[in-house]
Amino acid sequence: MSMPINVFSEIGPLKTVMLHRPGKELGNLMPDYLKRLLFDDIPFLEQAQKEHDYFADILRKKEIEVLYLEDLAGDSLKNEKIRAQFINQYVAEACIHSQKLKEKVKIMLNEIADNRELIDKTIAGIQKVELTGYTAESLSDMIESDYPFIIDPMPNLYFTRDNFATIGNGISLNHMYSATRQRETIYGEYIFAYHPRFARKKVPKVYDRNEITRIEGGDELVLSNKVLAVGISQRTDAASIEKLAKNIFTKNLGFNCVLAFNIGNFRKFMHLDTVFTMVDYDKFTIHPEIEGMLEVYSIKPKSNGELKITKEEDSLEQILAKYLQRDFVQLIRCGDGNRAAAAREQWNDGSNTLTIAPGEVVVYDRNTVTNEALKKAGIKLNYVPGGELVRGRGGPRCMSMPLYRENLTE
Ligand SMILES: NC(=[NH2+])NCCC[C@H](N)C(=O)O
Repeated sequence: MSMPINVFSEIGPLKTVMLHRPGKELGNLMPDYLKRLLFDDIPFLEQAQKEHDYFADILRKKEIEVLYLEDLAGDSLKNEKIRAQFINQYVAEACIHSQKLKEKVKIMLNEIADNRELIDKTIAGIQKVELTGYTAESLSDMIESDYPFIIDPMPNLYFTRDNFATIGNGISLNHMYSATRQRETIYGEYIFAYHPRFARKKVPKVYDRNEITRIEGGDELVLSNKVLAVGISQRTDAASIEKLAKNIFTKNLGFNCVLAFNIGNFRKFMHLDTVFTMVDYDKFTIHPEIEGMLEVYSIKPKSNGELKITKEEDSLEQILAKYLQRDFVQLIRCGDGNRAAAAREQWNDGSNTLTIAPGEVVVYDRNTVTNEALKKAGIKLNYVPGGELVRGRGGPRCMSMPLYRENLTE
């Protein structure tokens, strides 16, 4: 492997993937703050971990190397200087009001000698009761005296798909829609800057977390080695897609077209991958509810460095067939097209498949109607139990970040 990142499709045989095993951060979810933390319910942590381990085992049995974000991040803090810099930056971004409190938190984190444990703690968050002698000293802390946390947990981190995305040999280090998820992007920053596997390998960066407009990995799909699809959604702005496209074209990653899919601004389909994924050379999942309203724009480079943007007028099948140079493509409908089944199963990530090789995917077992439709279309399924993991509103694609896929030959 000369380049540590190689993702030129959504379907090429998966070789290396990054996950995050849900941990104590889920134990810090409280009913009053679910919305702020982008959760709908409180998962049973031990059960969620079992389901997640099952997911990782399916991948390992397929000889896919499974790396954990928490290990990569821990191994990135290779010396005292980087570790101190990480703690300072983490605390600076943690929305702590008073300087005194920031200093106390830094002392607490510094006392954690093991880097992996330190990373776990930064993900779990810090309750006020954990800090000995905590007293509210700033006006903001006094006003928020009922709020139990000094630092919020990061319960969405097991959706490793979102905080950065791999595109070709590069990465898009994202600027997230919500304050709660923006903090997650610090791990990607340290991993790509300092982890021995990536540092000095010059991984091109096509988006940066310090940008002001937002983009999330659930919206970034690599359809082929020439074409990307990016959702304009609740999470991703049109302006970010223009910036991403310019960077991708000028950094010569090999892509010559970005298809922007406008899916509207809805919580239930927050990212493009909640309604549309690629499962084979010519097969895609789709949630029927967005089909009518979906608009697709193609973005291509002009010779003067500007972008040529065109609204595509054909049907989705025709657009995909044209850009992927296929005679015909098949859309496999969530809920097999039944309105009630589609809505229920999309909510439980029925369209959110992780493709591990052309025509072979990982799905939640619970979405029985959609899974039958996939089978009928000739797709091979590997099932993950999704009773608890699904409560965070994400499926197998959201829970995985491919780092290396074999290139396709067809
Ligand atoms: N790629 C995805 N669809 N990720 C799903 C993320 C779900 C997470 N609770 C959020 O709202 O951000």
